[in-house]
Amino acid sequence: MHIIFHKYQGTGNDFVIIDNRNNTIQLSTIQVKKICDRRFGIGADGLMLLNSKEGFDFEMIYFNADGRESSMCGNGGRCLVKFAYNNGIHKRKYLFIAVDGKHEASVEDNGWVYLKMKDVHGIEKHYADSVLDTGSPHYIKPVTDLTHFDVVKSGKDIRYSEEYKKNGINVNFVEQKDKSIFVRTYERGVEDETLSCGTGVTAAALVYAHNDNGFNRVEIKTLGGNLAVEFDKLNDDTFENIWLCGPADFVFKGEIEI
Ligand SMILES: N[C@@H](CCC[C@H](N)C(=O)O)C(=O)O
Repeated sequence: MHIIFHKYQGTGNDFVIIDNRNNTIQLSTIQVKKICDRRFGIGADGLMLLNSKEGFDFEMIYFNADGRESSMCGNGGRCLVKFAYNNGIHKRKYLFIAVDGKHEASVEDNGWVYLKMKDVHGIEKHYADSVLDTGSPHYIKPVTDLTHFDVVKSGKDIRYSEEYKKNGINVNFVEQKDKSIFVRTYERGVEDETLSCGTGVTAAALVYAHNDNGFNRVEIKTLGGNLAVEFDKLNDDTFENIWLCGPADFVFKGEIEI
């Protein structure tokens, strides 16, 4: 079967997108894994189908590079909105449905995509570390000298620890720099470090939310570029109106035989 695909990236987190508005394409785990393979396929951290859905602009179906359908992908959601904007669903504001529920989104004049994330009720503390769900599960660990930190080794140690090895977890290492944070992420389902993770930087921003003076925006640096997270902090572990903001860009399109 020949499939037309588009490749997008959001701060270096890269995705294959397939327009499935007629809801006819179904992919197996093996097919998705091969498409995402950087030697035998197109190469990507994940793959998304854009499906039609009554009452919404579209439905987002997300697969990790290991071929398995997974939980929410923040950068993927932003890329899918930009794909919709560029490919016939041209709007300023969107409402779409994903595995974790409804999402609002908008495309700004500077090309950035703002994506509303699900509310967060609860941050679990593990000494200095934190665990929370922003659509996907995230472990947040503060470190120093993140530039030279072994993200893959330490990320694997946590992701494959007794507590998390069955369901997996994404592991984010965070260094605070004044009012901004630098985040590097080991991603479940890619089983490697990615250049950026949207639900991961959202989780890190909420943990670092120092909004005692009404401050409600955290600037984030990743290896793939800059993002921002805006939110309303109701108390130490309850956040609403969470928006993940950043660039999302078309890279190339083509055809693949699967
Ligand atoms: N890159 C994503 C997260 C994708 C899902 C994750 N790998 C998981 O399985 O939990 C993002 O930008 O949020």
